[in-house]
Amino acid sequence: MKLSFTKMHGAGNDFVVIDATRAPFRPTPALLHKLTDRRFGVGCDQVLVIEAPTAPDIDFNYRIFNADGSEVGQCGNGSRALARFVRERGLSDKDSIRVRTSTSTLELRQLPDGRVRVNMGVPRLAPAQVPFTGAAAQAPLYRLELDGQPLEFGAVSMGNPHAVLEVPDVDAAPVGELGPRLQRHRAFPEQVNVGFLQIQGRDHVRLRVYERGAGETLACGSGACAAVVAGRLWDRLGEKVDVEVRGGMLTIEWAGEGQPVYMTGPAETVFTGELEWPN
Ligand SMILES: N[C@@H](CCC[C@H](N)C(=O)O)C(=O)O
Repeated sequence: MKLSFTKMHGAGNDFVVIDATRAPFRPTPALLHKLTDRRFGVGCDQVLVIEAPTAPDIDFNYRIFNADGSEVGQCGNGSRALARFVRERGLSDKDSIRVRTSTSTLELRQLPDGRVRVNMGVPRLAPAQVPFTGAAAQAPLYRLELDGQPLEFGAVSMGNPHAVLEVPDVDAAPVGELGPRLQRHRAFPEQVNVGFLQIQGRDHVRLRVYERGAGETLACGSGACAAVVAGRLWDRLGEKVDVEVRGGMLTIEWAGEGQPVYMTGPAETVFTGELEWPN
């Protein structure tokens, strides 16, 4: 059997997108591995699956699988890719669509310049919602010890968990060393995406993210939203912030607590292909 797929990216965070609106997609661990593996398969950070809607108020269901096969509830860059995919495939001719993941409802709007603006929903800030169980939590800057080293960070859920650490220089940040250790700290029962944030001004930051289930990616959309939310709660950022990531630029807007976060950025198709499966 041949499985059709589309390779896409959003600011360098790359995806294999599967259209399951007409035929079901059965994501076995072996198939997901074949789609994500960069040497023996297609290769991507996340597999995105678009399905027919299961509720009248949405246009599509949106499922997300990390490179390690874990299914998660949010992928911001992926949602922009999805908006583009839906348009290119003629699955919808609306300028704005609503999609539902296992944790969030997102509104995706095509802009005339080709970028996509996403209403990412209201960030969840209570430690239990992240979830983060650090007992001595003191919002909006939390503390814990990692192997005797004190760490301070923000903790935000954008429909998936994020910890945000401020660093003086993202290029020198210990992303590959500290990222996986904090990610698996017992205070994060669902593990956590770890963002390293360099604040350059109230409207410009640089960011690297060590993602759950994928390692460091060239961009993390939900991570960019979480970083701006944390920076604003620390009173260090304005309402509209350009977030420079290794694969490009995202613009994040947040008016403050109780308000949704908006993310604007690029999405591109790289190629389409067919995979013989099982092979
Ligand atoms: N790349 C994503 C986030 C993908 C999911 C994440 N790794 C998780 O496990 O929560 C984005 O652009 O938001």
